[in-house]
Amino acid sequence: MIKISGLKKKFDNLEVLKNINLTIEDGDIYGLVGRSGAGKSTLLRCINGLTDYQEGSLTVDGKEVKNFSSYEMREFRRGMGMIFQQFSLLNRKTVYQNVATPMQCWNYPKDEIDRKVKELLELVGLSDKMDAKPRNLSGGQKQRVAIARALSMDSKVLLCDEATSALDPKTTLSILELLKKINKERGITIIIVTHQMEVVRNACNKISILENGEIAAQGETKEIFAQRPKALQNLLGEESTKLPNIGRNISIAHYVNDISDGMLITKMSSDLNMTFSVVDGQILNYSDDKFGTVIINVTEEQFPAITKYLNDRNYEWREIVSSLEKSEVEDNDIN
Ligand SMILES: Nc1ncnc2c1ncn2[C@@H]1O[C@H](COP(=O)(O)OP(=O)(O)OP(=O)(O)O)[C@@H](O)[C@H]1O
Repeated sequence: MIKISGLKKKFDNLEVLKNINLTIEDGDIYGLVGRSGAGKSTLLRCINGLTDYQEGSLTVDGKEVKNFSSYEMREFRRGMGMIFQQFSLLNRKTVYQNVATPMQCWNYPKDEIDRKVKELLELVGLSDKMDAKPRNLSGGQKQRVAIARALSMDSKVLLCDEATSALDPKTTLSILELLKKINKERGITIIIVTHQMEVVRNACNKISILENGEIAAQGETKEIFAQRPKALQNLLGEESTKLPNIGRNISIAHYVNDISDGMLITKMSSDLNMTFSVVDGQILNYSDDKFGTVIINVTEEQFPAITKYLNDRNYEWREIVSSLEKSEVEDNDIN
């Protein structure tokens, strides 16, 4: 388990991480998301001991990382694999040699190296590319080699820094499938730093959204997408101006496996004997589920009965205020 409390990190006078609190359980696929410069990579580098922090605590399995001796730090880093956007492969070496290199550095016996390289290349689906050089591989294949190499030290944690940012959407999905398989079959905890929201939805069970070095939202991925806090809207670039600015707009989230948008709306309309308009709806895929959000526009009079109906049935809902109304409210406040 990785537990971070009250962590602060400065570069000279620039505070880039401010009071970070988060817990990553063993077996999580944890997403650290945010815009460029939010502090994601710096937080990742604190987690693997590559950079220090001035205040707060960061423990891995109960041990404070900044108190490690140099020997402990070496052993600790050995247990953390890392992959990057630019793959960082050795171009003059073959795929086999790239995966073997960390084990050679740690003086593993030759037969063990051979067994592990072959096993890992099988895991990432590249047994037939053993003798190829990186320049002859696609981006997705290069990242597969990097993953095999990162796991060669029997890592318990795999850190991924924008690992799919240079890949096309289809290849990104195949890499995410591989990461999910590794997580499930080998019980490896995975931490994914990304600005790609589809990566988070597809792979991560939990996320923290960083804004200017602070955690602006945090929790189970599905809950965050259901509740759509401001930090998520900022990342998605959601516009609420398209919504009607008469009546009230309610966003309802639900599992598509339980009930479809149409069923939910028809049933609510007939149970309450009310009609209202559907102004938006979308279905998003999560790792194992389909999750829908539908936005309805209701009158002021309908609002209490509808929200009671949703509360009684434990539906996740929230009111969306259009930005036009918001600016009017702000103007009124000033006047
Ligand atoms: N070595 C450094 N020295 C000084 N400032 C740094 C250093 N590394 C990062 N920063 C600053 O810290 C802030 C956070 O950077 P960081 O790379 O962690 O953000 P990020 O969210 O990972 O962004 P990106 O997605 O663009 O990599 C930025 O303002 C950056 O300029």
